[in-house]
Amino acid sequence: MSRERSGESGTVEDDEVLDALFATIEDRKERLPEGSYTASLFTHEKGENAVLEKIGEEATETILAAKDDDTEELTAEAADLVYHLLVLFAQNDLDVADLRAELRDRF
Ligand SMILES: N=c1c2ncn([C@@H]3O[C@H](COP(=O)(O)OP(=O)(O)OP(=O)(O)O)[C@@H](O)[C@H]3O)c2ncn1[C@@H]1O[C@H](COP(=O)(O)O)[C@@H](O)[C@H]1O
Repeated sequence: MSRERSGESGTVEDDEVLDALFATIEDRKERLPEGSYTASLFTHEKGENAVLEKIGEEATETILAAKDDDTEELTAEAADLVYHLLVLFAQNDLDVADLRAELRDRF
């Protein structure tokens, strides 16, 4: 069942949120607006290493939350991890559709 929620970027169904988030990431990549955290990952002096480091951090924080049996924190850290993975996809000219296709092929 899909639920509709309002976030900072508008209202979106739960099952559409990955695509909406990825479209936002692509928009930040193209426009590089000032004040955008996503844009800062595309222009970082460390290059791709900036997002790779964040993925490492968020993966560690996800593991620690699981070890603590803290399901709320686990959900939040997993969301941070997925967001940074999607930024990495955009940096490598991949699309969220590529991830869907890979998962579907294994199903
Ligand atoms: N989903 C996310 C998202 N998840 C995590 N983050 C950012 O990722 C960072 C995570 O870092 P940490 O948890 O280490 O927190 P921190 O202490 O701020 O870390 P540092 O950045 O200081 O190292 C934070 O700055 C979060 O704000 C995100 N930033 C943006 N998005 C989405 O991207 C959209 C566009 O955001 P902007 O690019 O900022 O316009 C937003 O509307 C959201 O939908």
